[in-house]
Amino acid sequence: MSAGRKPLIAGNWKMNLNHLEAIATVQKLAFALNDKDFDKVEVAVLPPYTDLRSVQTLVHGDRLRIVYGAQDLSAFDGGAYTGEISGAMLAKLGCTFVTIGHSERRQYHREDDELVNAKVRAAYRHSLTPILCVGEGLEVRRAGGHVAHSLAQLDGALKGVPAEQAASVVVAYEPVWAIGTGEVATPADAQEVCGALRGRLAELYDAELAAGVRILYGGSVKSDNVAGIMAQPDVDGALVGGASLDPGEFVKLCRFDEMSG
Ligand SMILES: O=C(CO)COP(=O)(O)O
Repeated sequence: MSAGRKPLIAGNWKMNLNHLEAIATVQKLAFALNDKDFDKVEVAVLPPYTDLRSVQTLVHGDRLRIVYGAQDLSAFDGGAYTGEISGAMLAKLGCTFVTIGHSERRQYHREDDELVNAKVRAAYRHSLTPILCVGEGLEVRRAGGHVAHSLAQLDGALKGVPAEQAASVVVAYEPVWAIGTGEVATPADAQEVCGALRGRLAELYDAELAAGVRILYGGSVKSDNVAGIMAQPDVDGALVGGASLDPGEFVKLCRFDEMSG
């Protein structure tokens, strides 16, 4: 964490919580994160598409200090692409963020760096902020290729993306072996890759841009391990899966600096 970058805790609900459950969840979050001084952390939820309208109504209607976004978008802007959702549609629903290149998309939907790059460009065409996910699987980690693998995914995703746009990107380092397994990376593991990602951003663009980009860690983050991860100099937040489905637990995560450690 650095003083200049506002921490971001983002809850990736994946394919969980229907729109009624979404309303109940956001209401609980809003109630528990309501105190006036709670603006030191940006809190985001990333629900399924079908929840977005309900979340928008709550957040805008009650001026909640929660932002939201989608878990994916189409690389195309509109037209005959059955089943796809465009960046324009997400922008119209008031989305701030869109997750791109999550390992589950790469793994189950065969998304490669080229498609991830096209989606990053699509997000920027509609003023959405990508939460760009990178991270290695277990075999790559065992072979010691985790840094190179994550940097290559970053390079691929940002190919041809100009500095004015890249300055706002959020990068999420999510080692696949840590996702949904309970096997969280150590704070040192998270720092190693997040630091390297920041270094690569400085090479691709410049040091000032790199110093402003928020880099998150994701993979089995829970309230009892978040503080150590957030204490790392190049980790600016967390992308949270399972623990974001429980409002009580997610609130504790958002209040990570009030936890004992
Ligand atoms: O994939 C993740 C967030 O995008 C992490 O999921 P878990 O927190 O359930 O491990």
